[in-house]
Amino acid sequence: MRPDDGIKKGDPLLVVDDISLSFGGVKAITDISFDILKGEIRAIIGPNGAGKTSMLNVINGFYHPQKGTITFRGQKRSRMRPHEAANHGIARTFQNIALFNGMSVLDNIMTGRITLMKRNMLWQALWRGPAETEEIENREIVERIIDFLEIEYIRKTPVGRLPYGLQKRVELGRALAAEPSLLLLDEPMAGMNLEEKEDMSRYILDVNQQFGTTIALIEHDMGVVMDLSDRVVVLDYGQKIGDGTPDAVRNNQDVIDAYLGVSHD
Ligand SMILES: Nc1ncnc2c1ncn2[C@@H]1O[C@H](COP(=O)(O)OP(=O)(O)OP(=O)(O)O)[C@@H](O)[C@H]1O
Repeated sequence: MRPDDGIKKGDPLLVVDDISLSFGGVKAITDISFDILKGEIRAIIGPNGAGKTSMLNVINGFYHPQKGTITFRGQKRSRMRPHEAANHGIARTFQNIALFNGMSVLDNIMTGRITLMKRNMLWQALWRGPAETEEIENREIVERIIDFLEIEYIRKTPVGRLPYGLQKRVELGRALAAEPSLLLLDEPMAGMNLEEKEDMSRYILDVNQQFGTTIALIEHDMGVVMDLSDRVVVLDYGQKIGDGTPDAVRNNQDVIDAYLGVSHD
């Protein structure tokens, strides 16, 4: 289990402060600030190319912003490496599924435990006892996740043989195996049919409510966003144009204009 960070429910878990990110001449993110409170579901929305995935990549250390800071669990940084973000309790899923197709569901979810494993390969080779105990503990946690996601019947199936909706669920399972303090979901419902979307929404809500996991998600389906999220931040052309409850954002004229494609000049 992760050590308690002493942050109370409703206090900021992550603070993004004045972040800017460019790729050559392309400004992906400009002067963006927002926070994510412990225990909430926070959506990041915006039209295509608005900078949403870039923002997630900054939060988990894939991209290093030219300006600004990120404070996570009270520690302020201008940049972080992906393995540091993972070690500090940030897990994520990807827009395009990134699982090991030839490996079983169980083994894929086990890979989510890697950052939490105390005994490394050398230790395992030298001294099997403690490593075996750890393996059993990891296995128990993974089995609980498999139960929670109701995927017992496919636990031995290679992931590549599963339909898309189930692969997305396995990817969620792998992220949960890291026992994250902050779970980042990049378009968790993309490409799903209505029933799969309803299932995934229920799992996301259950993760949040049963495990108390703080969640930030990018999602294009507005119905899903408005139903699931406590607060929404809206990006457009790399800038923040809205931030608030689903109702506040829905009635924000800048947001309405951005989605209708109203010109900025
Ligand atoms: N690695 C990269 N190299 C160059 N430009 C990039 C890179 N990643 C993103 N961009 C550019 O940054 C801008 C923001 O892209 P980003 O993918 O973050 O948007 P998005 O809101 O996630 O879009 P979508 O909803 O289509 O996934 C775009 O103009 C994009 O072309």
